[in-house]
Amino acid sequence: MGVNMLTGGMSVAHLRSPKIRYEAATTQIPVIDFGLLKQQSTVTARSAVIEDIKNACQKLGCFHVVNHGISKSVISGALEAASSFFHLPPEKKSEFESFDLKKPVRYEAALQGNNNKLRLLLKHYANPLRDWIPFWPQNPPNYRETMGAYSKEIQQVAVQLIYAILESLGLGPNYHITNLENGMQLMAVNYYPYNNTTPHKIGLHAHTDYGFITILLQTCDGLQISHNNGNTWQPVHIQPGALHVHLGDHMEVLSNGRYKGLMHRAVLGCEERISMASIHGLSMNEKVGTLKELVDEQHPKRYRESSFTDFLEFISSGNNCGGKSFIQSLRNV
Ligand SMILES: O=C(O)CCC(=O)C(=O)O
Ligand SMILES: [Fe+2]
Repeated sequence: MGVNMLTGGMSVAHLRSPKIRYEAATTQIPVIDFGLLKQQSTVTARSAVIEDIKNACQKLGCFHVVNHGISKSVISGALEAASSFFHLPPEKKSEFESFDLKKPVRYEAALQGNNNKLRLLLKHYANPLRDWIPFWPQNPPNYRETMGAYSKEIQQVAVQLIYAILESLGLGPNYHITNLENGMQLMAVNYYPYNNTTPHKIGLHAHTDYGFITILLQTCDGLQISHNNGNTWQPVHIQPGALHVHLGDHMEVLSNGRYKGLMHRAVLGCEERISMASIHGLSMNEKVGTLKELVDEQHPKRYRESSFTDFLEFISSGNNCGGKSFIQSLRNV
């Protein structure tokens, strides 16, 4: 318990709440050693990790990544900047408030009853960084620098993980997706208040993420996952030093349904919590369809192609085909 490997025992006294800390926890989520995916890894070690990724993606749709190479100071810097932003007075945050989902930066406060906070959200694009960073908040003054450093490193980890996941689908180590490196990175920076009254009070409702994968960093427990369309939920305990990775809708499309997007939600807990979900896909207007290598007579194509713009239009139109989610609207062409 207490300050942990990720924050490297850094002093947390200067941080405003939420307390930036990680709890030791038991978890059944498979742990992937990112270092073993690197070039210098032996073929046997790499194949074993790819096999672990395959099992994790098939059975759970998620895994934890350790040895990812992102320094403790980069991680704690981003979390501190997020925390400082959410603790600004409301009038400083409201300049980013918008219902236009296409805005490069968007702030949203989900409130309930008597102005009770359920979730504060700051959403912005991050890759390529030079295109988006000029739109980001300048308050706190180090927001752009620290969040930029974190986003850049996460983007690199994400690309390597996406290729490892494709390899786990049998596509071979040299498989290439055009423009993946320049693809979309959407950072959802979330703040959930302390709640000790209602157990499992929902901060963020059940959903799947849009992209190929999401890399999630969280300051304390609160993430829950479901493998039966929300009938039952399983908590994901944070693990010191690890990043949580789950699959999104477009990985389901790409893989022709061999892997599924993971349904998840966030509940309020016994302390204030920050989570940063980095969602990775192709760029705004680029269509994602099923890979031709994964279609044959036994596995006919099961999904319509779509882009991030299509997704935004789907959720903003409110015309969601009789209660279908985005991925359901793409299934069974
Ligand atoms: O806060 C969390 O743990 C989940 C966040 C999330 O799912 C999202 O931002 O898409
Ligand atoms: Fe999500």
